[in-house]
Amino acid sequence: MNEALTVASQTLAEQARAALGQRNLIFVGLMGAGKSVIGRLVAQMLGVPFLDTDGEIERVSRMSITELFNAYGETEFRALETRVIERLLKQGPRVISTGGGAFINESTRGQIKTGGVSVWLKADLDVLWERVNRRDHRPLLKTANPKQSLENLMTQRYPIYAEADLTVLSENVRKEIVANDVLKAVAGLAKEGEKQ
Ligand SMILES: Nc1ncnc2c1ncn2[C@@H]1O[C@H](COP(=O)(O)OP(=O)(O)OP(=O)(O)O)[C@@H](O)[C@H]1O
Ligand SMILES: O=C(O)C1=C[C@@H](O)[C@@H](O)[C@H](O)C1
Ligand SMILES: [Mg+2]
Repeated sequence: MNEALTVASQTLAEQARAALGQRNLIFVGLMGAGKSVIGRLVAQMLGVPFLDTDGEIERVSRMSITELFNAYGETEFRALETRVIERLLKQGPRVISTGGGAFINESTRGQIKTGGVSVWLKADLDVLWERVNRRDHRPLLKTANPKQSLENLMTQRYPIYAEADLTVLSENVRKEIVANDVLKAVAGLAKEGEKQ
């Protein structure tokens, strides 16, 4: 990060931290949107603990997401995801990055809505594809035409992600820029509150 951006984002981080209070900040969005990398960066900037639900699921089950899908199927994975997220949300403030399907599950979405401030990292198909295409560990993309599968998920899921409290574009720019945009959106919550 260059120095000017660092100085500017320090003040911004303080504003965002104050706006968040004791609430959690929960990242939602499609695979490759940057929930894990941007979430970790934002947590560092805010000075609050970071947790990634996929990572936490893998830790408690001692299995990879792929192994879980293969052994128990998506339904069992979702049930585990709901339980893990419910537990992680109990103690704020934290930054929590969720798996791509978490907010789509009605019960998990309800927990997230009451458990803190949700932020949708929104990206277009080409950006997502360029990012997820580098690795092949995502079970829902192990199909004959993974780019088409990703596009289908966008069509199904974008109206639901849009229910998040905040939306931040995750474009092909440096991670620090996206993280800074998240801080701006969170800091803006306090200003919204002042207007009412
Ligand atoms: N702004 C960015 N610039 C460059 N690379 C990025 C950016 N955002 C994310 N990436 C890269 O894209 C890939 C996917 O990001 P990440 O794992 O954070 O996505 P995710 O939303 O957590 O996906 P999943 O739902 O599968 O967990 C990573 O390799 C990450 O480094
Ligand atoms: O979009 C999804 O449904 C998923 C995204 C990943 O983060 C993992 O949680 C899993 O691969 C499912
Ligand atoms: Mg992730």
